[in-house]
Amino acid sequence: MMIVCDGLVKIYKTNTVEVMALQGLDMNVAKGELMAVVGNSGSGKSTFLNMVGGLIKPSAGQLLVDGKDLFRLSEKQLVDYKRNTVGFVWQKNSRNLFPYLSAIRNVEVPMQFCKDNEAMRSEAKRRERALELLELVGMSHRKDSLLHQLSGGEQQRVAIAIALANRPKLLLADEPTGAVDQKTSLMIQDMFRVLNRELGVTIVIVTHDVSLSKKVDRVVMIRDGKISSERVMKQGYLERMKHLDVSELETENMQEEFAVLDRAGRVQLTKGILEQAGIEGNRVRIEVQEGKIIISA
Ligand SMILES: Nc1ncnc2c1ncn2[C@@H]1O[C@H](COP(=O)(O)OP(=O)(O)OP(=O)(O)O)[C@@H](O)[C@H]1O
Repeated sequence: MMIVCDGLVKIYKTNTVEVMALQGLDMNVAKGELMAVVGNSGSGKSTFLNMVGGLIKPSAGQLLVDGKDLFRLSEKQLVDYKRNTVGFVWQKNSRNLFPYLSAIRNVEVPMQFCKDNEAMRSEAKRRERALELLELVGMSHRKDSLLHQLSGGEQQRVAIAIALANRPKLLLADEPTGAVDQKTSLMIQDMFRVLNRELGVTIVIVTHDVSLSKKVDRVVMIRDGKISSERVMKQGYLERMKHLDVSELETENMQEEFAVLDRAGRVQLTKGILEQAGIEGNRVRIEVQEGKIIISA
């Protein structure tokens, strides 16, 4: 497993209020997975992503990333983790970009901090790798443009190359298509799939973009700081997507929806499902019949 979350709780305290952003989140992400996390505003998605990125600490629970217990690392190990194990892409990428350096220089800069990577000590090697990455995100033709001369969508593609500079095992993206137009969004969506396939990097994307969430292997829905349901790409499509461009596929009905059973045996029944079943009030009858659990009013 790349990520194992066990009962993650996050409470933010301010002078006046306490907010419980994560309420015992359990979640696993397999190595090499391409997945998305969706949910209403305020459901805890960014909190989860920032925690996996080592940027904030949980109030309780355990988080293993690539076998490391993240919050038992020393400060030095944590800095090392942030530099070498994870790459981050934000909606507004000004956090990782230098506006007055060229695109290629922007990609080379983080490589200078890459741990024990002999190859990256040489300037020529760094340049070669930076160019490869810019090619991968379709930006090599603008390698010498200063960052501030590029459009928002182009900057976002360079930001993805930067996030990959240190060959992270895990790429985290928070609303990567939130600030770009639809055409660029589609391009970025396909790019994630290519990066996942070609580099084998595990990718976790927090998004509101419905079209993006349809193109990943699995979508996890967070509600009130916990996972409520998941949609998983149907096996047949997974196979086909290995060989085809996603844009050639009909994206409706590619995924199946599942409710998620937590460790205590709880599932969440959404309002819509309860209404469809004509269930009102808070008492339901539960029976097991021929291997099925039947919940009725
Ligand atoms: N630094 C903070 N201090 C206090 N409360 C916070 C802080 N960061 C987040 N919160 C609260 O925690 C809850 C979860 O926030 P979070 O940003 O994780 O949600 P989100 O699902 O990413 O939302 P959005 O989709 O709007 O970005 C919200 O109620 C938010 O107000």
